Amino acid sequence: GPIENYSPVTAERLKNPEPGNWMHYRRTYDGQGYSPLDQINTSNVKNLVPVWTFSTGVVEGHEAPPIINNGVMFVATPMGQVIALNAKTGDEYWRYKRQLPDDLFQLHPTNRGVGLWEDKLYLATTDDHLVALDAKTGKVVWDTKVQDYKKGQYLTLMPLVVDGKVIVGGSGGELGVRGYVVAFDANTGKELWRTFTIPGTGEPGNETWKGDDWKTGGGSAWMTGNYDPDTKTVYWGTGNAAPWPGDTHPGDNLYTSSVLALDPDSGKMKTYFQYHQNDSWDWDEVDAPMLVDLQRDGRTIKSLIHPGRNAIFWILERKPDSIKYVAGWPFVHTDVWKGIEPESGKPIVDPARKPVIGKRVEFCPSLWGGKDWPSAAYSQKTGLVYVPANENFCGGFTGEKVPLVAGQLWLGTKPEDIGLTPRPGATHFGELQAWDPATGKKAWSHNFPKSHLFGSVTATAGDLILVGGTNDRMFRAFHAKTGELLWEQKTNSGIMGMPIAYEVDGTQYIAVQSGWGVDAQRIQDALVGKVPGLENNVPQGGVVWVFAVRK
Ligand SMILES: O=C(O)c1cc(C(=O)O)c2c(n1)C(=O)C(=O)c1cc(C(=O)O)[nH]c1-2
Ligand SMILES: [Ca+2]
Repeated sequence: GPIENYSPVTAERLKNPEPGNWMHYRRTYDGQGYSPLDQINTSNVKNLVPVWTFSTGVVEGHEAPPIINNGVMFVATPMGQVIALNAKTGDEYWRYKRQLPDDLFQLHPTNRGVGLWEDKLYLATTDDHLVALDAKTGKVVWDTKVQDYKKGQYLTLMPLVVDGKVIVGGSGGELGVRGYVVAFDANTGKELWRTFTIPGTGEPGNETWKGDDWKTGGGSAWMTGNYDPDTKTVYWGTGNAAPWPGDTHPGDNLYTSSVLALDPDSGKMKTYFQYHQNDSWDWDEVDAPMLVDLQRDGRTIKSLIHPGRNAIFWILERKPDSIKYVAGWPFVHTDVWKGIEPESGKPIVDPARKPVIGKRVEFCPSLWGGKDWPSAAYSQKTGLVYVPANENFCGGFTGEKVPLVAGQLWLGTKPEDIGLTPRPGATHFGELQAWDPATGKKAWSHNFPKSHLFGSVTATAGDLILVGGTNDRMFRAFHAKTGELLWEQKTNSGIMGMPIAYEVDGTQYIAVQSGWGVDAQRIQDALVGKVPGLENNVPQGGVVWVFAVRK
C-alpha cells in the first residue's frame, strides 16, 4: 500500500507539488489555497457524498488541513495528536499522541497541521516542542524543546519546510512573550537560527519601543509563513502587541502586526511592512499574505494580498529590499480607521476608538477582527480572492494596568470585560466575500444571518469555493464565479478546519475536519442572548470527512 511505498518529500516536490497532493498548509508555497483539480466541479458537486469518516477521539478546535502525500493522509488534531490514514480507504496506519504535561494551560488548544520532509513529518505542540516523526511508523525521530511552556510559550501552527529546514513561530501574545521565528535542521532537530519579531537593544526598530516594553511586547508568529522560491524569501505574519491597551506600550512597536520578509538560510530580515502601528486591539496579522502575480494598474505586480484582522484588505508589492503599499480598503465596517496614508500605507487611527488604560473603549470590528486566522483563498481561474469575513461585529474592553506573571494571561483587561456586540440593525454576521484584487470591487458575497464565519476557505479549478465555519455544522460548496450555493452537508460538529482537494488512483476527493472549539466557540458563547434564535449548542468532537462524487 501507499505507506510501504511512501514517497520521500524533496525540495523539488515542495516547490512544484503534484496536483493531487496537499503537502503545504495552503497546498503551495504561495499560500493561495488553490487546488488545480477539476474532476469535482460546478456541474457534478451536487452528487458529492461522504465515502469515509474517522473519529479523532478528541474535542476542541480541529483546524488543520489533512496533509496528503501520494495516497497517505496525515491528520493533526488538538492535544498533540497525529493520525496516519490510507487516503482512499480511511484505514488507520498509526497514531501518535503526545503526553502533554498535567500543568499545561492551553489558551488555544489546537494544531494546524504537520510539515513534511523526506521520510519524516513535523508536529509543533502546545507544550512548545517540535517533534519529528517517522512517516511510515509514527515513531519519534527527534524531539526538540523550542521554548518553555511555563512562561506562556506555545505552538499551534503547521511548520513550514524549506530546503531541509523546519521553520516555526511561537504563540503567546496574550501572555507577554517576545515573539520569534525559528528554524531547525529537518534531520537532526538542531536549531539553526532564531529571529525575534521585536528587535533588541541597539537593533534597528528597538527605538519604536519605550524602556523595557520590547521584552514582553508580544508580536508572536503563530501561523505558517509563505515562501517565494525565486527570491528565496519567506513571508511571515506577526501578532498583536502586548498587553492589549496601546498606552501600555507607546510607540509604533515594530515588528508587531506586520509581515516580515526573512532569508530562510540565515533568518535575516530583508524587509517588512507593518499593517498598523501601536496595536491596541489584539489584531494579530499572522495569516501570511498570499503571493499573487497581479494584473493591476496596467502592469504585473508581484503582490502580497492580505485581508487583515484590522479590517483592511491589503495589496502590497514585494520587492527585494522593500514591501510597498499599493492599495487598501475596508472589507467590513470599521470605525477605527479614518483613512490610509497614500504613500506609506499607514492607517490613520481615530483616537476615540483606541483602547487605553482606565476606561472602556468600543470599536468595530471586534477584537476578532474583520477576519481572524482562518485563511482566504485565491483562484487562478477567476482571479478572485475569497474571504471568510465577519461583518457587523463590534467589541470593546476596559484597559487596566496589570503586572506580568510568567505563564499567566496578560491581556491588560479582565477576560470578563471583553465585549462582543452586534451592530444595531445587523442582518447578518458571517460573510463569505469574493473580491477582485485588480479593481478592489466586490464580485459577490454570501451572508449568514445567524452565524459568524470561522473557517478557512479553499478554491479549486472546478470553480468550487469550499468552506465550513458556521454554527449550523454545515460544509458548503459555492460557485466561484457567481457565489451560488451548490451543495451543503451537515456534519458532526462545526467546521473550523481547512478544506482540501486531493486525488488517489484517478479519483478526486475533498476532505475536511469537523470539530468546533477555540475561538469559534468563544465568539459563539459571547453572542448568546444577543442574537435571537442563534444556534449555540454546537457539539464538540473531531471527525475527518472525505467526500467524492457518486458514480
Ligand atoms: O497572540 C497570540 O500568540 C495568539 C495565538 C493564537 C493561537 O496560537 O492559536 C490565537 C491568538 N493569539 C488570537 O488572538 C486569536 O484570536 C486566536 C484564535 C485562535 C483559534 O485557534 O481559533 N487562536 C488564536
Ligand atoms: Ca493574539
